[in-house]
Amino acid sequence: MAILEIKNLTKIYKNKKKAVDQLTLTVDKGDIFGFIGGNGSGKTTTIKAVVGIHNINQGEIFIDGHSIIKEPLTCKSKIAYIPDHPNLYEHLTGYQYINFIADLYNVPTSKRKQRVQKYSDLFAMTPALNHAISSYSHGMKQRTAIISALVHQPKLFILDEPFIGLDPKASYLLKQVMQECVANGGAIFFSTHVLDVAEKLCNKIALIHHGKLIASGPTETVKGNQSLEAFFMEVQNI
Ligand SMILES: Nc1ncnc2c1ncn2[C@@H]1O[C@H](COP(=O)(O)OP(=O)(O)OP(=O)(O)O)[C@@H](O)[C@H]1O
Repeated sequence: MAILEIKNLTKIYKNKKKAVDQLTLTVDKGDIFGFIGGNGSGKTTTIKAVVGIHNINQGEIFIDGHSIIKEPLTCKSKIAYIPDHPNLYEHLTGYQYINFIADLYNVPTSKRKQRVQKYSDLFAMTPALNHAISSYSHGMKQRTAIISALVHQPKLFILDEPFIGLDPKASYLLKQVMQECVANGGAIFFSTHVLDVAEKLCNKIALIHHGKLIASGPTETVKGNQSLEAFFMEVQNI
C-alpha cells in the first residue's frame, strides 16, 4: 500500500533553477526508502515539497492517499519530518519541546510518558532533556528531534541526512528505531550520502541526478551485482 506517492514533480525556484524535473516515485508501507544523489541534485527540494514547505510547479504528491496541496493538514498529521539541521526552539528544554510536539499531534498523556521515557533512555538524553536546547550539541538537537518524532508514531517518517552529526551509537540506534517504525506499519523516506548505510538498511532506493530520477526500486534491482557506491559513481559521469 502506497504511503507516499510523488507523481511528475517539478520544482522551479524563483531564480528559474529547475531543481526537480518530472520526478515520480512511490514509498509503500513497510519500506525503508533511501533517497540518494550528489550535492545539489534535488533531494532536499523534493523532501520540502513532500512535507508541504515548498509549493510546486507541476505534479502531485499524495500521503496515505491525501493530496499535500488539497489536504495539507491531514497529510502533515501523518508525517514526522526531521530536516538536516533541526531548528528547535532554543529557549525550551528538551522535555518542553517534545511535549509541544506531542501536543500538536494529540498524543495522549499515558502513551506520551511511556514513549518519551523509552526513547530518551534509548538515545541517552534522559538527564539532558531537563536542560535548555540552547545548551545542546548538534547531535543532541538531532536526537531530541528524533525523540519528538517517535513520540507521535508517524505513518511516514521523513528524514533529511539523518546520520550526519550523529555519533556511531546514535546512528546505530536510529537504524534500530527505523526498523521498529516499519515493523509497526510505518514507512520511512530519507536522504543520505552514506551509501554503505543505504545499501544495508534500505529495501528500496531512488537515485536522483540533476533533478531527474535515474533509478528507483528494490535496492538489489537498482544496483544490480555491483555495490551501491559503484552504481552511484557510474551515474555521476552521465
Ligand atoms: N531556495 C533556493 N533558490 C534557488 N535555488 C535553490 C534553492 N534551494 C536549492 N536550490 C538549488 O536547487 C538545486 C537542488 O538543491 P537541493 O538542496 O535540493 O539539493 P540536495 O540534493 O539536497 O543537495 P545536498 O546533497 O548538497 O544537500 C541546487 O542547484 C540548488 O543550488
